Amino acid sequence: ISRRRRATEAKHRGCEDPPTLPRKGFLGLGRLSEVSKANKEGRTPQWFIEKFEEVGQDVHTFRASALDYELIVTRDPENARAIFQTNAREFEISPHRKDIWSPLLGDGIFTAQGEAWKHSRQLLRPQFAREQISDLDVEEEHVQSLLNLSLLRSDKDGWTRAVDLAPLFLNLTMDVATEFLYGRSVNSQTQTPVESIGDSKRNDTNFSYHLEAGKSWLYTKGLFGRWNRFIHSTKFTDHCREVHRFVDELVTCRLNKPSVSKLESEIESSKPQRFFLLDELAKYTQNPLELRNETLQILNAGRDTTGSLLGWVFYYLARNPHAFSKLRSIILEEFGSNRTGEISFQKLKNCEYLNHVIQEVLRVAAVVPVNERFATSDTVLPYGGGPDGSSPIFIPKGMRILIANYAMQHREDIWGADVQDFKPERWEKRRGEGGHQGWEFLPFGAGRRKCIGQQFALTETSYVVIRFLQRFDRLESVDSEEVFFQYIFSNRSGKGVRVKMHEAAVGA
Ligand code: HEM
Repeated sequence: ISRRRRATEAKHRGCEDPPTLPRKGFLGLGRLSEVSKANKEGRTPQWFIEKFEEVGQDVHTFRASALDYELIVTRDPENARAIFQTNAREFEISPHRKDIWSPLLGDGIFTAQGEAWKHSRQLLRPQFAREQISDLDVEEEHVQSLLNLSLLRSDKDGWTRAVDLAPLFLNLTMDVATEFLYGRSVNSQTQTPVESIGDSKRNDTNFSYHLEAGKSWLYTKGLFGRWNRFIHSTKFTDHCREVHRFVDELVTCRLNKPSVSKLESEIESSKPQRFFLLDELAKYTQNPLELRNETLQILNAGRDTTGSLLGWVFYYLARNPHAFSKLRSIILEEFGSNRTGEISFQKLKNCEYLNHVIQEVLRVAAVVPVNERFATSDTVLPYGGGPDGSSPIFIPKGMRILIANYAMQHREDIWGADVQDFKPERWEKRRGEGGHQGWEFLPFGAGRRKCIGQQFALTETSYVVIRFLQRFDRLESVDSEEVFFQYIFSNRSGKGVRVKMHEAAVGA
């Protein structure tokens, strides 16, 4: 009965069916093994583009199915607008998110829906206000720890040895994030022995290792939708336990802190206390589980994404010497060559070419290549139906939708014939046409659940780039391998970012 009612409603609303990606293999499992294979080969984001092409020329929305579930995949900016803005009330994050993530991260802002989400968002959003994130002292401290690593010291000829920047940036963002969240950095940069950087398995009491290994399990579970509970292992339980143990210690430590007022403690220490999120949250809730979950969810949302973005920035700069030189001369002009000189938050925010470089990296590499939503009631998306995709499509309650960001950011009809090229200058022309505010570019999501850490991530990335380019005047890639997307919810360079850097003469 409901199928018939929906068909009538769809007709009434002028909807037509979208094209379908043919099922493959027993129960449609062929498509799941296809995407797993693509993931192992480092091309999950491109796999989505291939599927649009497989379904048909100029197809931007299609229906796919596996096991007993169906979903819609779209790279149409107008559909994204409907999901995040016009019809936003009819879409939510899918319940799978909570189902899958909660054993590791509990329930918090990233996984909650409805009132529970509102509560988390209201609690956390003010903590990302400008005053908090414009304090760049924490950033400076940790960037200097990075730049002081022996791996980054240059030889007599001024060149560093070949170094993989990717794990170094992930360590950096872990240190900054733990300091911002817990007031105490894990100091992975100074505590990880040089020979085991990037090989966290060699140090398996390591918090980052357990978090990362736990997330790999979540990725596999995610592929199986609501059947994910059948994917289980004691290793996964161990990873969850270790991650929780680490955070619980910090939470207990904060909750047991004698309750002195901020003013008293400021007077006592005669210097202003540094902001940290756990400390602020503990003023609103004393529930240890809530404190664990919310901080862990922020750590998860912010650390890998920003670390991966930094890696990609250097990956593309190393392959585009013109962009590197142009950026370096602008940085020296704006911020000087003093490697410890002050970098003001406002100046950093206004440095246009630096922003364009970062935007372009987010476009070509898409740190979050796919986003998702779920229809909370019967609704429509404006495009994708009928032979030319120009009719609306009917979305029944419960249907899951994947918004294929990477594929949307690589549409030649939107971005032009040079869509595959790394070209920061394209953002100059896009100004005034909606530019990065357009629906074809949503690196930080959109609508009411838009990323709350966007400015935090952009500030951190810009800061690190400025300090590196003040010190190094040349950057060369030492590998010529094809791009390899290592995708576990966010997307990093799976072959690392192997470069050599040349140290500029002091003052140059
Ligand atoms: C390059 C860096 C980053 C990228 C590309 C990124 C991307 C995103 C995207 C696409 C979403 C939306 C997910 C959705 O629509 O369901 C999101 C949400 C979120 N991000 Fe980020 N993010 C980054 C950094 C950060 C940082 C640094 C933090 C915090 C320190 C953070 C915290 C969050 C949180 C808490 C949410 C959930 C918001 C909500 O559901 O209300 N992110 N991020």
